[in-house]
Amino acid sequence: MASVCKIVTRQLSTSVGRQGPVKYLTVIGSGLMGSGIAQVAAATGHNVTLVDQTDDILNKSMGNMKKSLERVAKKKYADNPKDGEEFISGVMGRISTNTDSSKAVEKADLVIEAIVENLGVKKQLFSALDKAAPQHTIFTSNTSSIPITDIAASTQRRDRFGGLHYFNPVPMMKLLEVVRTSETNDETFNTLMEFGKAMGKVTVPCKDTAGFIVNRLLVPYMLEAVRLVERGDAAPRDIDVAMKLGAGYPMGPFELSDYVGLDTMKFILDGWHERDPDHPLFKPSALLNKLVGEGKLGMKTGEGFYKHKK
Ligand SMILES: C[C@H](O)CC(=O)SCCNC(=O)CCNC(=O)[C@H](O)C(C)(C)COP(=O)(O)OP(=O)(O)OC[C@H]1O[C@@H](n2cnc3c(N)ncnc32)[C@H](O)[C@@H]1OP(=O)(O)O
Ligand SMILES: NC(=O)c1ccc[n+]([C@@H]2O[C@H](COP(=O)([O-])OP(=O)(O)OC[C@H]3O[C@@H](n4cnc5c(N)ncnc54)[C@H](O)[C@@H]3O)[C@@H](O)[C@H]2O)c1
Repeated sequence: MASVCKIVTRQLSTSVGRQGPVKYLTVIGSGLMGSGIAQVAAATGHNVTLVDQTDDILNKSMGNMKKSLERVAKKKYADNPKDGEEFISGVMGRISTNTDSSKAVEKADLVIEAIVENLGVKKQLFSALDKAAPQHTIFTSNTSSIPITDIAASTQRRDRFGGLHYFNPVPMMKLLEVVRTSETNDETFNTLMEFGKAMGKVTVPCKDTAGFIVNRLLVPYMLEAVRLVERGDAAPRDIDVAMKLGAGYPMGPFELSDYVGLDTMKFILDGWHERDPDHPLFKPSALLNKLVGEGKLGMKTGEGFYKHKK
């Protein structure tokens, strides 16, 4: 335990200039996850191009990253706010934006995709990127639940394709799951492990199985909490208190669901149910479907299981 903590502390202190073999990174999707990934990659010395569908979305993401960096700088440079300001402008200066994903990968060593959790949309994107990116470019997806093999099938570079699964909020969560398919070659896998470490993350290798490690355990647990409520056995607030105080979790399952996004939860569950319809843990949830149908997606829309200040 102590040695893990030491590794984590050392990795979190990663300073600019240790970017390893990945110099130019393109992150596609600038939402909750993409903006966090871009921010941490830039903070560890990588040149990042961040892509989304419109300039409005990208401007909003740049604003969110600045706010997050201000939180980091407030603590890291508590005694020297001027250095904190320089840190923020240095990180923001390493991020450029683009609405044309094909143009944005022309120079990339690595692409991380963090768009909507939908296989068809991801395949369409990667099929176009495959034609635009140089031969050496490694492609990855931050998918929560879709097999990497299925996404990689849309390209001619299945040996240079893997999964990089980050956790929300990316600036705070130390883990990175590095997913290897049966076709990912050694060089790609080693580069991804090295890149994760250069970003200050603790990397764990994962096979391309449903939910990898964390989500295979975490998502069924969160859905079992929803089923407790559906059966009328307990209230969300009581379950959250119980799991925080009784199991030591930093957030209860309903707080975490609102934080992750109920749409993402539903995408994960629906995908697993489609692939394994008889599995009792993957059954659809009427309550989750109702909330998503009403546009109550959690913190991002101001309401999910709870109401939130926007
Ligand atoms: C579904 C997917 O595929 C996989 C997933 O991602 S599953 C989700 C995994 N994530 C989790 O399980 C998160 C569980 N929650 C936690 O670990 C903690 O609640 C938390 C780190 C998010 C927040 O910590 P907490 O103490 O509860 O709240 P809060 O006081 O707001 O934050 C503590 C400090 O964290 C930092 N912080 C939190 N969010 C941050 C962000 N986005 N950027 C920068 N700093 C942040 C800040 O420094 C903050 O201090 P500040 O108040 O001085 O700014
Ligand atoms: N939310 C989480 O906690 C979490 C954690 C780990 C992994 N993930 C995965 O990361 C991915 C993104 O999740 P998120 O929560 O950041 O979603 P989000 O809805 O916050 O962001 C997705 C972004 O992608 C953009 N986008 C959609 N299609 C696009 C396209 N074709 N080209 C460019 N941009 C496009 C959208 O405009 C949006 O800004 C999903 O695959 C999700 O499963 C989510």
